[in-house]
Parts: sequence; structure tokens; C-alpha cells
Amino acid sequence: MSSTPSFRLTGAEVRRGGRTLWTGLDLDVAPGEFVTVLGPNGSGKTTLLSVLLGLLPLAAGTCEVGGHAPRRGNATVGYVPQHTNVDPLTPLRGRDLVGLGLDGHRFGPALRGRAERARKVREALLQVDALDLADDPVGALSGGEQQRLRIAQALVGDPGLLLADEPLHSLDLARQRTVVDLLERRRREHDTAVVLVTHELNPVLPVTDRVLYLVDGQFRIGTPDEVMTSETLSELYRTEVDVVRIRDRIVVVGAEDRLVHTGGGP
Ligand SMILES: Nc1ncnc2c1ncn2[C@@H]1O[C@H](COP(=O)(O)OP(=O)(O)OP(=O)(O)O)[C@@H](O)[C@H]1O
Repeated sequence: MSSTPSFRLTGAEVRRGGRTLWTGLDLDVAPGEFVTVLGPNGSGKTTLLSVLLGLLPLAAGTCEVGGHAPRRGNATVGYVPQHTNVDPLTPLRGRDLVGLGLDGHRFGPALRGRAERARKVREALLQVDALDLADDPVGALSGGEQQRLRIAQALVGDPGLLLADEPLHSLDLARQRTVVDLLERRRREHDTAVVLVTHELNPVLPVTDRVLYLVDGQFRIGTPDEVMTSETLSELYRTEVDVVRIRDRIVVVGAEDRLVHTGGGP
């Protein structure tokens, strides 16, 4: 395993709309590590991804991605944005959407030819079990089908770091498992670090190395066993929260108006 972290945040602080979302965040993520980011709406989970994508400067501290300052269009970073449905009239086929993952990183012109490009797109489609969607108009696909294409788009550039914002959204349980297995294989076989933002911990619990839990400017980082305890979450939420383990699932009770990752999952 390489000694350069996939990314490193040191004393990181982010402000948005005049509000400090979090401050003093130190986080080194190793290649191949799987980090799950949890927290209520507005706690700054997506904002963390924006920082790593070079879209938002820190208000304080430092951020390095692969040993360098984050920058837009970094070919080594794959991104699955938060889900929005594609306009039904968008004239894109499945394979075109996936191919944008190459063009967006300016890989397109460097590829030897159309055959090589087509091979990469096909490989990415295969990885998400979506080869049958290659020629379908994207706007006519279901939310879940579009989501699988987006994941293929993020993988087509062969990223060393994959940032995924609620990638299980609108997938049924079988597809959720397919995607989680895919991400797990990706990090194991290619050493791709994965940062996954979600409201549903349980589907990714078996593959999660560490949890970053953000609440109202406070955060905790650690293994799921370290972070997902009644004591730690009660501290974070500043109210009594119970964390209960039922078989291999974790259920959080006591802050239902703010917690949305209770229940659900396989
Ligand atoms: N472009 C922006 N300008 C100003 N404030 C913003 C901007 N984008 C997000 N914010 C604010 O930053 C805060 C954090 O947003 P962010 O999207 O990171 O939260 P989140 O934890 O991902 O939430 P959710 O679970 O709802 O997706 C919110 O209060 C949001 O309103």
C-alpha cells in the first residue's frame, strides 16, 4: 500500500453562507480505505466532497488529494453526484453518459481511438451490470437505472479516489447490494479509496472501515464500533440517543427528527 494518503485534511474548516459547518477536521485516508460519512441534513457532508473536488476552498487548514492541492477535473478522482433525475428530453444514451466521465477529465482526446474509448465505457457499464442500458435514452430510464450509469461514469476514468454522494439512493435492495459489492471490489482490487455519503449506514456497514459523523459543527471519526455508540452519538447530538444493534444492523433511536439513517437497509 502506498505511503501517500489518498487525501489528507489538517485542521480543516469550512464556512458556507456565513456559517462554520465544521472546523478542526484532521483526516488521513489511505488508499483502499472505505470511509462512510453520516450526519443530519445540512451538516456538511456534500460540502466535504466539494472540498476534495477542488470546488470549495477551506476557510482554514489544509487539504491534499494524492499529495497535491485539490483541483477541479482531477482525473484521479471519480465523483458520483447526489441523485437528480435527467430531463426526459435529454438526447443522451447510456453509453454517452458514461463516456462523459472520460471527456470531463479530458481523457477523450488522449485515448488512442474510438475502439479504446468504447472498450472503457463497456467495461464500466459491465461493472454496474448496465450493459443493457447502453443504447437507451437516459431520460427514459428509472432513477435506479440512471444511478447505476452515474456510478459507471465515475469509474470509467479508473479513479484512485471515489467520492459518492448517496449512491444507493433510489436503488432497490438487490441493486444496493450490487453497488456496495462493486465499491468493495473496486477498493480491494484497485486500492481505490472510497468516501461515501449516506443516510443509510446499514447497507455499507460490512465494508466501512471508518465513519465520519458530522452534527452541527461537531464530528467523530473512528471505526463503526467506536462511533456508533449511544455515548458518542448522545454527545454529538447533545441529547439522549440510543444505538441498538439488532443482528448485524445498527438502529439509532432518540433523535428521529434529525436522524434519517434509522431503519432501512438490507
Ligand atoms: N452554494 C452554497 N452557498 C451557501 N450555502 C450553501 C451552499 N451549498 C450548501 N450550503 C449550505 O451548507 C450547509 C451544508 O450543506 P451540505 O449540502 O454540505 O449538507 P449535507 O450534510 O450534505 O446535507 P444533506 O444530507 O441534506 O444532503 C447547508 O446549510 C447548506 O444550506
